[in-house]
Amino acid sequence: MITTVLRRSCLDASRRTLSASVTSINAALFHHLTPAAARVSDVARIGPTDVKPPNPDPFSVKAREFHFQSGPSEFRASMVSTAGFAISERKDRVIGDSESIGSSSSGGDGLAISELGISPEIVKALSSKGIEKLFPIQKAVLEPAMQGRDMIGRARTGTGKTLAFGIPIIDKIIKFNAKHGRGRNPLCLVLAPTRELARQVEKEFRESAPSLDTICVYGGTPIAQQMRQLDYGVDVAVGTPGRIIDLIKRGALNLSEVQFVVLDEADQMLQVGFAEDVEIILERLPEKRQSMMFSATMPSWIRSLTKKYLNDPVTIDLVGDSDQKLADGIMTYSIIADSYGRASIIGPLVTEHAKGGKCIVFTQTKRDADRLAYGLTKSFKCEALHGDISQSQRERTLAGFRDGNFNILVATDVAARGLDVPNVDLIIHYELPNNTETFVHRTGRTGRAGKKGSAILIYSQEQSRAVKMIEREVGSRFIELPSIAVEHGSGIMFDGMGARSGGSYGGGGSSNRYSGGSDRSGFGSFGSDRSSGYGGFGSGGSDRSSGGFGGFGSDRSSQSSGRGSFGGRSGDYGSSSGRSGGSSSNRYSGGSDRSSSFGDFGSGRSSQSSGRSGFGGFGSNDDKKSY
Ligand SMILES: Nc1ncnc2c1ncn2[C@@H]1O[C@H](COP(=O)(O)OP(=O)(O)OP(=O)(O)O)[C@@H](O)[C@H]1O
Repeated sequence: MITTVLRRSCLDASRRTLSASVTSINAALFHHLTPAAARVSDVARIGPTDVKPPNPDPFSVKAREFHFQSGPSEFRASMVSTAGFAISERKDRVIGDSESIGSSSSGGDGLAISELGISPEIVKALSSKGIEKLFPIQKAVLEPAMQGRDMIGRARTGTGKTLAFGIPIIDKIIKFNAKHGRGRNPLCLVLAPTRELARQVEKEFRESAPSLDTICVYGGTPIAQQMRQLDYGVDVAVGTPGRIIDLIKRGALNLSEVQFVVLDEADQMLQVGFAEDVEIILERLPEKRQSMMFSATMPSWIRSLTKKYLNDPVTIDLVGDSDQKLADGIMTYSIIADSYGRASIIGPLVTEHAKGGKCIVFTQTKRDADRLAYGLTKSFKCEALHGDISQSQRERTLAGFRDGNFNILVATDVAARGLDVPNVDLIIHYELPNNTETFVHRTGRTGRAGKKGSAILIYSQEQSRAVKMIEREVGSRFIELPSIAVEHGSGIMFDGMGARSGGSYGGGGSSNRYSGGSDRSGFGSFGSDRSSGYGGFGSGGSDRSSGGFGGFGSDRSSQSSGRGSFGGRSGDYGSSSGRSGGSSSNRYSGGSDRSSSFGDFGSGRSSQSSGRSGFGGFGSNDDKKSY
């Protein structure tokens, strides 16, 4: 309480410090404007709704003008002309330029972090990890984030989204703490859809700002220790929604001072059934806060969430309607294999294409992951990762993979999102994923931070049309690999696998984006596969999968017909795809009156979510929906 009072009494000083930071960042950003970017600003200035900026600083003026032009918060193609400088710069470089990130990290035209006026602690910590220049999404996010804008961010996999929101937040917290001392309750809350992703985000925060106290909370681990750590005091809390709610209910986590909330992989929250939990948490937060949402796609739930919980958000979209949805530097291949021979070609593919490097093979089901891993261990060092494996073992497995103790990870989609394992050379899609987003995220485990990588999609004859659709939707042409002859009987080591892949894709009725036409009959089990792939999150997931695969093959299609719930979800995705066409080019939209920026920081911290009784009837199982 005393801390809170002290913090409040010092708000004005805090605003002054933070405003100074913005000015220096604006200066740094505009110093790096390309001619194209400058043109964008000029266009913005002569726009029809020209508003005089309040700040005489020439650097800030441009930025402010830009924001004042921006208009409403939705994605709108009409906002192209007012897209931000970093965005147009990125677009120019993205098309056909596989060096767009690599060059900026290695002394190209990225923005030098040491020139930004951010805390020396962060500069030093990042530098020790070899991070000296901002990646494009980081550059695009920095200024509006430092101004306190709510935002929606979108960029390709492995392009540095975590630090894009991380740097501004930790810089603000470090400066705030320096002025006002450390508080007990977190100032920042980051929600992630999976435990692994939560751990990774927390690690990135911790390593980038060693002086801050961070905590990562998720189910499947003892809660008492997390409660003790919260009691000691933390600056940043990262976690999965289920455990966060549990901690709030136990009175261990107090969100009343949260100034920054981030939803990482926001669209995935919906897919794994966290929608309700997320809203419950957002309702509990102080009204005066900065909210950021990073999402690869924008299903309708995200859009309504945005309307409800974000204040006049700016949208930063570095993917847009660009045809190419994969990160630069990723080569995509396809190979045809019949259901029986599928498991047997993994070895040759790994040998030929991973060349001793790291490889992740994605399967649809936990059972396939186990069996394939078991079969492969006869020739390779290999382990499985899925939701039925205990949390501690999952962590050991991931650590072992990162450390190079083994080179092949066979995983369900529990590993598809956000995981940042450096130097994964090859991704193999053992079966077609459920939708394009999953393909993009799985594939995005390679080719990260400007590196090169390959992805191989295995498909069966009757899935050819679906492959074409993925090709179209991700804007990447698959190079067809020569089929690999499988000797009769060679599949024995993968006993029980195969004979089903033809049914592993599509189906599920109208929810299947890849369904349609005569191919649909071949895609029988879309719905059920998906849930089993995620089996580890929540009781629903595991139940489904455990009951599901006895028949392994044709049974799976019948199972999908019972999955009414996925139809609804994928309806959201249907609309997202419609949305992305209209939204994409608008990379930097949003209103403006909040550009005065830091005033909100710290203010009104006690004026939070009063009256939200909230949790009374809410489920008690924190593990309910986590992977
Ligand atoms: N400016 C930078 N310079 C060099 N490396 C960076 C920079 N920013 C981030 N990285 C590194 O790039 C990798 C990918 O970053 P990150 O995991 O944040 O990507 P992402 O966009 O969130 O990916 P995904 O969409 O898969 O979640 C990480 O290893 C990170 O440390």
